[in-house]
Amino acid sequence: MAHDPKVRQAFEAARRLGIPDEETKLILKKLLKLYDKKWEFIEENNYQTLFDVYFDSKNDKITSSSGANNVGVEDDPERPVKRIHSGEQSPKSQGLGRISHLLRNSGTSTLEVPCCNTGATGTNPNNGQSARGNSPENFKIVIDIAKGTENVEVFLVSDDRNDPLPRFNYIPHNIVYQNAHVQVSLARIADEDCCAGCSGNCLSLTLPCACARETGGEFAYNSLGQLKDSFLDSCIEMKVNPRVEHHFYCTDCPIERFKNDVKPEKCKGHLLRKFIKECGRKCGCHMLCGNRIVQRGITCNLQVFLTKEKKGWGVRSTNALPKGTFLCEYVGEIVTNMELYDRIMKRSRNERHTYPVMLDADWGSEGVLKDEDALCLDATYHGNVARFINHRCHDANLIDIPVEVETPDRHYYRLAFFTTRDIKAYEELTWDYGIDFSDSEHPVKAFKCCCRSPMCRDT
Ligand SMILES: C[S@@+](CC[C@H](N)C(=O)[O-])C[C@H]1O[C@@H](n2cnc3c(N)ncnc32)[C@H](O)[C@@H]1O
Repeated sequence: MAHDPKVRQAFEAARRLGIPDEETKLILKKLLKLYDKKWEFIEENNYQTLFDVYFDSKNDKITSSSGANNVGVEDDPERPVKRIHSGEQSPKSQGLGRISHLLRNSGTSTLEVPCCNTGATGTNPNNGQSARGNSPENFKIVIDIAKGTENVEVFLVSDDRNDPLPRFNYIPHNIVYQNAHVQVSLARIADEDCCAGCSGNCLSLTLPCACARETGGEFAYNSLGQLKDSFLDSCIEMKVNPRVEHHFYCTDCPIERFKNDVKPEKCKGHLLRKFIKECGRKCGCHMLCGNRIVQRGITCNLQVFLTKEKKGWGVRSTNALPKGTFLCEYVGEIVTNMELYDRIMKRSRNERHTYPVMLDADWGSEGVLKDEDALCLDATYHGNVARFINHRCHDANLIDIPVEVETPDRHYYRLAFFTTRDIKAYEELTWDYGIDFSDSEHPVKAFKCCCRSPMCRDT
């Protein structure tokens, strides 16, 4: 692990964009030489120069057949392209200064590189550090469950127990099942709700851009791509200790309608959520703008492993993660509540399901919500790594936060997981599903909770 915090932070920022450590190392060496070890030039604009060099060299590699002067970047035009927005766009330098030519053939200096686990077998290196719930163990890397669809591999690791992985289809982005009403169109994104006049990195502006207005007038992210403490802490507070004013009540609640269409009961209330609004395709900023984190996808090295408690498979990161780090989205089929209800009725009692997520963070502003607008994400048959994240009551180390990316109608949004505190490598990642274990009428039957939290609600 790199001891110099500047080096470590540069690696972490680059990893969040899917830039491999070995390439960051090469570029950093050359930039440090070029800038006479003046880190301020490298750190400026959230490491923009480092990223420019990387992506310029990628572009050069794609467009030029010679490649003789390349800064050591391997042939892999896929990654930066895949990183972007459902895979449709490739990053382009937008007047941010191409300096990669200055770096070619400049010398090297020594740097320590953070370790990362890429081998086919491994041992938990957290030896003696006691990541809660996980003693050191030997494990074998079996497969990339993401099948190459993510920026990084998501490894399934096995130990000597032979539990089969549930059958499901890995998808990196949400997909409409059938009746869900999700309309992503440019015409629905008002000009005043995007920052067409921006360029480069919106985070370096003195005043927040139009997109930040929706996130309470400031950016949710800091220059390292992590959630700002103030934003994160208020999200945690609203989820963990919700007050009366943190709830809203629909006039005609879709959930109650599903339970009893003829005589629905009064809405039991939904938790108010803070949204993050990220810049989108109508904005003028660069794809590497600091207000585009979730849309760039997973950058942490995640593993799916068999838990020691009776929780089945779980998720962990092979690297330590600072508080506020984006981990992954909850991805699944976008289904209407009606469709979900039908599925639940048809499921066999013994079928282990993932916990469906209700996209109800903005139902209060809609008046009467139409059935096709009351949506859930179901990751049981089609989903991403998040379908393996287990539940923990109250003090989970992840929080789910709604994110608007080109979806101003907030009955559909993306749901992103961020770390609620610093996390050690190989510690199990958990989130609070928000289950009321005493609600025997809930259509999704709760499991016997084995979270071992001192504040476990299933007592
Ligand atoms: C979203 S899935 C998580 C992945 C699951 N462990 C697996 O092996 O596929 C949710 C299911 O995991 C199990 N689970 C999650 N958290 C649990 C907990 N705290 N205690 C017991 N079982 C849990 C339950 O079976 C639950 O229905």
